[in-house]
Amino acid sequence: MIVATDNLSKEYDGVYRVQELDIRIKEGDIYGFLGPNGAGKSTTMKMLLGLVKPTSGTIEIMGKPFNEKNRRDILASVGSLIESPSYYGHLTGRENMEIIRRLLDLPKKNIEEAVHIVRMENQMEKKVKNYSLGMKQRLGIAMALARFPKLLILDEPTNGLDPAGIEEMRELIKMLPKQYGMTVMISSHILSEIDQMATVVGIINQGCLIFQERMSVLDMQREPQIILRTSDNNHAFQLLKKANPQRTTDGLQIGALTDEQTGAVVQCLCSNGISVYRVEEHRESLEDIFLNLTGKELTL
Ligand SMILES: Nc1ncnc2c1ncn2[C@@H]1O[C@H](COP(=O)(O)OP(=O)(O)OP(=O)(O)O)[C@@H](O)[C@H]1O
Repeated sequence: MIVATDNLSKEYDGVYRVQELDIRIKEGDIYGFLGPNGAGKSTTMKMLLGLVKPTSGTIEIMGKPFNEKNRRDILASVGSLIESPSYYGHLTGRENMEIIRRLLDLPKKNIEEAVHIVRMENQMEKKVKNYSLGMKQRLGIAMALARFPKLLILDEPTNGLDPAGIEEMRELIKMLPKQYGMTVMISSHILSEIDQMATVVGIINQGCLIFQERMSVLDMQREPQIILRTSDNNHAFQLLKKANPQRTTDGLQIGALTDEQTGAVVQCLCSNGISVYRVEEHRESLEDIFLNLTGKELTL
């Protein structure tokens, strides 16, 4: 395990804002940490980084207890972006990166590569105060990447980005485990964002981890459904009865079919004089699954 917490809790002013979390993150995972505003995501991440002291519970990072003795050692292999990136606005991107390089005593090539990963090569001579929000976020990630950490902790890195920026960030994060062997923990309050990049999802609500599951397990529970729209849905329904179809507002839904089975269905309908207008595949969203598993609507 890269991260394992047991009963991790934090109390502020007599109220438990984080309660008994048992987080499990394996090497190479992208752990999507989901929860509404105020759920306790930042507090949890800060505890993992030693910025907030837990009230109770334990943290193990890379197999070592995260205590006073191991803290420095562990943090040398951890990169993070918590809340807004800290940079000097009156300096250029390059100058900011140089400060990080000297602070951490890193080779120049680390900085070049980190800047390359976030695709900021052409922005490095600009003053950071003139950066767009997306550029600032990317610079923040480059700073977190500079030492090529084993574990990268990102608190809502897509906050304030436009859809194109979010997509870019997603692609960037997805390649980090593959290309650099990193493990990533990323928080968000947007389910669909996490759905498309995480290998594990943890959902925190009012300080409690109400759900933690691998995407591969969830994917097995969301086999794609085939949706058909035809010139005669009633007749099609009768013909396909064996496949146990369900009616939708303007068509039919059949369970998971192989390519061959889908071909056979279309052929059967055509040979009975029915035109097939649409054959679509529908996969349940993370929201649907969550609803099915817990019977609760997930409102983040
Ligand atoms: N230093 C503090 N003192 C008192 N209460 C705090 C402190 N830090 C956080 N809290 C409270 O703990 C709760 C969890 O906050 P936290 O910032 O961890 O949530 P979050 O899930 O990261 O939300 P957001 O997405 O809004 O940042 C909130 O109710 C917050 O007001």
